[in-house]
Amino acid sequence: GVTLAACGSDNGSTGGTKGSGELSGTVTWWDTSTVGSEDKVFKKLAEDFTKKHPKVKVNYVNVPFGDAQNKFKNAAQSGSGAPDVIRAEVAWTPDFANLGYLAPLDGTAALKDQDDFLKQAAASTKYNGKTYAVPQVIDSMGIFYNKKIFKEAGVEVPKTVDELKSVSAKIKQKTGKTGLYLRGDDAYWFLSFLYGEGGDLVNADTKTVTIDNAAGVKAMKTVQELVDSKAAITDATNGWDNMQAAFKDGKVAMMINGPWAVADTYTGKEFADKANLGIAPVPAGSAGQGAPQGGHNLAVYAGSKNLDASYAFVEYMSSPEVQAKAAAELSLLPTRTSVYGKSEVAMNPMISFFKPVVEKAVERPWIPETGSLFAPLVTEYTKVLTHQTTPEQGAKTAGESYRKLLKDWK
Ligand SMILES: C[C@H]1O[C@H](O[C@H]2[C@H](O)[C@@H](O)[C@@H](O[C@H]3[C@H](O)[C@@H](O)[C@@H](O[C@H]4[C@H](O)[C@@H](O)[C@@H](O)O[C@@H]4CO)O[C@@H]3CO)O[C@@H]2CO)[C@H](O)[C@H](O)[C@@H]1N[C@H]1C[C@@H](CO)[C@H](O)[C@@H](O)[C@@H]1O
Repeated sequence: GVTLAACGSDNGSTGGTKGSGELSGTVTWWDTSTVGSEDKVFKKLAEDFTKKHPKVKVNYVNVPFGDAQNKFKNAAQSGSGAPDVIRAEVAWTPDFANLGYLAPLDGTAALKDQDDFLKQAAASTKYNGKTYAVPQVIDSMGIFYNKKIFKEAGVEVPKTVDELKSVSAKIKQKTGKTGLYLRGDDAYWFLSFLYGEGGDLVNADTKTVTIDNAAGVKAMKTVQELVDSKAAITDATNGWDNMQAAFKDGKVAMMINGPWAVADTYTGKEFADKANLGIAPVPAGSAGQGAPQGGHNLAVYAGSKNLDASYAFVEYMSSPEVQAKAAAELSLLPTRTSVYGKSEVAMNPMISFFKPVVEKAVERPWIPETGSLFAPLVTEYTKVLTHQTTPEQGAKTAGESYRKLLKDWK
């Protein structure tokens, strides 16, 4: 048969389906996963697609998480250089969909067994009544702790912020080590303390900015006090590397983190014996307990010249078999309910801990602006932690930024 739609395109991906329905051409995939721990697993899984579709070449490209969102928007806007498939973080998905940069997947081969997806994971792939992505991984946050240090200090895992302070004081006294590394250059690490005070960034139902209400101010005070009381250490920059190094080297007894940190954490000398890594719910504040929902979806670029192969690739990469491999090798959480039942997944302690955590993770509004709430917040969060501003002023300034971004919100 003849090759349909074999026209060349801006990123060299050509192809379509021959009369026989056999897929062909290339699929360029921009993956944002962490280099050195996740990327090699995802690259292998992606390239194995060719075993099922010999005439399709997968062009795996790793793009750093911090660059990929704007890089994709620039490429899609200019119509040059965009990939066929992108790993779109949960907040990027409504942003890209709203801009028209994603192919709607309803009725395509990309969507298989949609009922098998966790509802929280599926929620971030829907926009204006259409499906613009397939959920790849879902995540939330917990306390990672070093069991050896806890034993040496004779302490239990803290359930509240107050216990976090007393446990940290005891660890310092008994072992000389600091209790918690609190990441200070990424506002995602502020959310569980905000939820603990009964606060949130915004209330999308009532279109109200809430970061600057009493709960928001209280949460800013809480994190500032964790550092002032020496229960926690933090950094204004390079937080990911400093957090991982401090925890992996046993300089701190705890960090708050998510499943994406597990593979890298296991490379630390303290966790050569994986059993030394403990995991527990984030501490409760004065008004409650909650951890944020994060994760990543797989989306198809609306301008792809190889939509059929891209749909098939997205379906394959989010299939139960592939999700089970990513879970077993990287402790990442499947977005398909059926995968949690597989033995190699169910026996992973990280997965069995995080599953109930993601099921009750605090959902975020999947509006185009939801991702834009972090940049203005992190500026104030970092300044509060380093006493460059007060909790009151930090919360107020963040609120003002939000009201500029969300025009008609209260
Ligand atoms: C500021 C950013 O605010 C938001 O991001 C939130 C995010 O919405 C939250 O959900 C949370 O994300 C979790 C995530 O869920 C969790 O899975 C994990 O991800 C792992 C992967 O698991 C791991 O595989 C690997 O990839 O590595 C990933 C990262 O570790 O951890 C994430 C938290 O880190 O927190 C994010 C905030 O960080 C915006 O969305 C933008 O990202 C924005 N950045 C833009 C800024 C533009 C210029 O201003 C610049 O030009 C633009 O290019 C930048 O994009």
